[in-house]
Amino acid sequence: MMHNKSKAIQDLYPDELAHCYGCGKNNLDGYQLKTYLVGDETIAHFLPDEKFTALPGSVYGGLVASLLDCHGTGSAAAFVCVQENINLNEVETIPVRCVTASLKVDFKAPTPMGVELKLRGKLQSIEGRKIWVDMTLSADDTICATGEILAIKIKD
Ligand SMILES: CCCCCCCCCC(=O)SCCNC(=O)CCNC(=O)[C@H](O)C(C)(C)COP(=O)(O)OP(=O)(O)OC[C@H]1O[C@@H](n2cnc3c(N)ncnc32)[C@H](O)[C@@H]1OP(=O)(O)O
Repeated sequence: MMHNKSKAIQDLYPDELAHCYGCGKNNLDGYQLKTYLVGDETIAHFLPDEKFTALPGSVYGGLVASLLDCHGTGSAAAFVCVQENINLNEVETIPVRCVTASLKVDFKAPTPMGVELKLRGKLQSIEGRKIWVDMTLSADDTICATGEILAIKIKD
């Protein structure tokens, strides 16, 4: 799905920091999740294939958690860029990379297979190198999981 409001955050990570299985553009075997800044929130989409099955017809929770993980670190990087007045459409790379210190996931409803999942992120707060982001993962109009991440901006 295309968004015209920003480049994907993960496509702006420097090459040497872009091998993450969940979101690295340089990991051809990975999920290559793409997080976009749209207004004051972040959006990503992912369509799981059937190898990620938990019970037949539903998606494995570990995948749900890893999507929230990578959307969370990407969202954190985007919100730091906003705070630092970095326009994501005017740069080739961003000088910001965040890693997960803590991730909380609440599974609210079974995540159905065969539906494009939508992830949304909202900034909760930034305090120095610590960024908290609240997230949802939805299928159609149902919130299947919520997440809260504490991401840490890695040192220069
Ligand atoms: C450098 C290579 C980068 C590669 C990028 C690829 C990332 C791909 C995305 C991921 O999937 S990340 C994978 C899962 N995460 C990890 O493997 C991270 C493992 N943990 C660490 O490497 C370090 O603990 C971490 C970088 C997160 C923090 O270490 P630092 O030495 O940079 O910072 P520090 O320990 O001083 O913590 C900074 C602040 O965060 C707080 N903090 C850290 N971990 C916390 C935690 N778990 N819960 C609550 N607070 C936490 C800590 O108390 C402190 O607060 P204050 O500044 O107020 O004192």
